[in-house]
This record gives sequence, structure tokens and C-alpha cells, in this order.
Amino acid sequence: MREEITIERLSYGDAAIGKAADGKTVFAFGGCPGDTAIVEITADKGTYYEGTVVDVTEASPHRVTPPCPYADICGGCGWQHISYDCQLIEKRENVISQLIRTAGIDEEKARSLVRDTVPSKRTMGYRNKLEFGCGRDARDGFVVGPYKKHTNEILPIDSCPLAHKGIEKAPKAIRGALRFLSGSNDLGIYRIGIRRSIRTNDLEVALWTNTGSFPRTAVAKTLSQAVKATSIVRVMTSDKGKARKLKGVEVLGGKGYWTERVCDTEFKVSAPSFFQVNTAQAEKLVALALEGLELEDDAVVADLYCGIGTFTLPLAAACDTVFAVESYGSSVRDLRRIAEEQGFDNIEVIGGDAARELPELGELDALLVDPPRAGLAAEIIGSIADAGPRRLAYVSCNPATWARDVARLAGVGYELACVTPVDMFPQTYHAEIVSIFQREA
Ligand SMILES: C[S@@+](CC[C@H](N)C(=O)[O-])C[C@H]1O[C@@H](n2cnc3c(N)ncnc32)[C@H](O)[C@@H]1O
Repeated sequence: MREEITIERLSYGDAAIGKAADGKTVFAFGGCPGDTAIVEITADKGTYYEGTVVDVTEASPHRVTPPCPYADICGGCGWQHISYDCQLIEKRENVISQLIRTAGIDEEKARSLVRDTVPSKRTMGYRNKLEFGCGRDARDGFVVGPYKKHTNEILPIDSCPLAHKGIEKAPKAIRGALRFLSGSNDLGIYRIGIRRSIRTNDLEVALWTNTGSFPRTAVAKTLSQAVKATSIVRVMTSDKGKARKLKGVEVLGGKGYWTERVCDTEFKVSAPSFFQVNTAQAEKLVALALEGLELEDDAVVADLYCGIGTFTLPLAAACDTVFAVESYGSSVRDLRRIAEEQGFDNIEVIGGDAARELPELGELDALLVDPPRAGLAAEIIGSIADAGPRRLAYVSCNPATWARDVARLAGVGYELACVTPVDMFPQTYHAEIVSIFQREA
């Protein structure tokens, strides 16, 4: 079934949204707000349709030519055909929409709370990290790349223009090197991470494999000829049910870690540890969170879900004591080393679950949380109220779970004071949110 539809807005996803003639919402891939387009309806989901734009009858003024040659097939960034100004507006609209639908805040208030999206200076070439799956193609050659749209089939790209210049062409170079090495043998590499800093010039290649034998010397030699890496590591995991468990990191060549500079602090990061992919925008997150927390010199603060300490170190520079809680061993070890090397003796790094550790911390003057996409564990909400911070900064990468938590926090006396979407991921629907809450009097 095909129907001409006016595209009204973008969803929190790759699809654009319009209305079918029968009144049902249509989620149309390839649409741009303001387009009139013929949409092929591919699925009737009961309350809504899914479809794909097959012809644009009247193009929106926001429609642009995608800057990446793989835009039509790569599953990586679905908003490349939309002007950057429009992307920024739609990211703010997605946050407002979640506040209305999930947190139950009325539209006027939601609009007054959410500021304009903070743009990224670089709209291409902004990623300090590429992370790709690996496999073998039909001719049994090694392939590395992102997944094709709506599939889990690897797209063997030559370059990714979203990445910093120094690693943009790394996919082709690495594929060539590992294809040459592996021949008809499977090296067992299932994921490759490539990180590059344009501030320190460090470039690390991380090969993810299961434990077992591995041609270390040959891989290190071939890869270092293919890319100018300052570090080549092998991250070893073992299968444990559906999850893979980290078993260790082997240094194959160079430093064995990657260095990036954020807010004038040098972070030495191990390959398995999380690190923000858009360094310049990460600094804006930090600035917004610190400004919102209004810290006094003698403040006692906790940074939950702290990772390697992107927020912890700037917090420690601005207050008396920071409790930094993180559950992933690799990040905990990195943060301990960074805090020690940078001479911060007012940071207590706690390896453990945030929900379990928060009740042990006592009263807090301020709190920062930056959880994964699932948002805050339900039981943490009561512990936040017990710790009683005057202000709370909640950094989120998922507006849906964040809006759920906005409602839960309101239930224990924390009122949302302001929200700033920060664009960490141009050309994609993803947005980061920095929100500030105030304890009710
Ligand atoms: C979105 S990242 C933020 C990291 C850090 N704030 C930063 O900006 O680099 C979320 C972090 O939460 C950690 N994490 C996930 N579940 C956790 C839990 N239950 N308790 C503590 N940390 C957790 C992850 O390992 C990850 O480092």
C-alpha cells in the first residue's frame, strides 16, 4: 500500500512521523519534516503504520544531500538527509514530548523548562571513536564495519566521515591488514574499537576476541604498518550466557592505553572503559552540570555512574569531597589511577553498584548521576531523597527513561529546574540531556 503523506516531525529514532488518511500515525523511514512524500506502508502495527519514503513529491526546505556516501545503506546515522538546524530543533522537541507524555508535565511548562539544543561545532568528523562488528563475507574474507540498516549484516565500509580525520579511513586499512593476515583462518576477532584524539594525537586499536591462542606478534606488526597506532591491544572476553565477561587486556604494541584531554585534564583510558565519543561536547556537559549544581567550596558531592571520571575530576576541583561510584572494574581502575596521578586526594573512588552504595554515603550537598540508557534503578530514588542534596544534576542519553525518572524524582520532592539537550551525535537521533533538579523547600 502506498500513500501520500505530509511529514510533520521526527521520532526518537530514525523514522519521521506523519498521519495516514485514516488518521493513524505513520513512522516513515527516510522522511524529513516538511516533506510531502509517497510512503510505502510496510507494516500495520495496529495503532500505527511503519513505512518507507519511496518518492518525495515536494521536498522540505530542511532536506539536504547526505554528506556520507553510505547514508542510504548504513544503519549508523539516520538523520543525514536533514539540515543540522532542523536536527537541533527536533532533538529539543523529542525531549519536550517525553516530558509531556511520560513525566506528565503540561506543554507550556515543558517548553519553558527545555532550552535550545547546544550544537556541536563539528557536524561531521566529530567522533573520537569508531566501534565496529567483524565477520566474514561470502568469499570468506575478513570484514569490519557498521551494520546495514535494519539488519545485523556487516557493511564493509572504506571510511566513516563521522570520525576524526585520523581514523576516518581506518576501516579500509584495518580490513586490508586483517584480511591479509587471516587468509582462510578465523582470527576470532568479533569487534574492533578505534580511538583517536585530535588533542593528544593518540590512536588506539582494540581487538575484541575470546580467550585462547592468537597470533599476537603478526597482528601487532601488520596493524602497526596499516595504521599509525600509539597503542594496539587485545581485549579478551569469555562467553557467559548471553553476556560476554571481560577476562583481561593484552598489550600487543605501544602504550596499552589511550589518552584524551577533557577540561584540561589528561585521561588515560583503557580500551574496555566507557569514554564520551565527542570530546568537545563532553566539555559542555561538564560545564552545564557544574554551573547547575552551584557548588560551594566545602560541598560534599557524589558522582554516581562516574565511569573514568569525566565529571568527577572537575567536581573535585570545585568542592571539598567527591564520592565517585562506578560498577565496571576497568573504569574504576582507570579513575583511581587518574585521580592519583593528577594529585586529587579528595576523591573517594568506590567500585560497586550505585543503588547499593548511595545509602552508605550519608548526607550530600549535591549529587550528579549519569546512568546508562536504562536510567536510574527504582530503588535509588528514595536513597537520593535520604541523602538530601540541595541540587541534583542528571545527565542522560535516553529521554524516555529520563522522563520516567523526572516523575519519580518529583514524587520525592525534587523539582526539575531546567533541561539542556546537548548534541553529542550530529546526523543521528541521539541526544544527551543535562537536567538540574532542586530540592523542594
Ligand atoms: C553513560 S556512562 C557515564 C560515564 C561517565 N559519567 C562519563 O561521562 O564518562 C554510564 C556509566 O555507568 C556505569 N554503570 C552502569 N551500571 C551501573 C551501576 N548499577 N552502578 C554503577 N555504575 C554503573 C557504566 O559502567 C558506565 O561507566
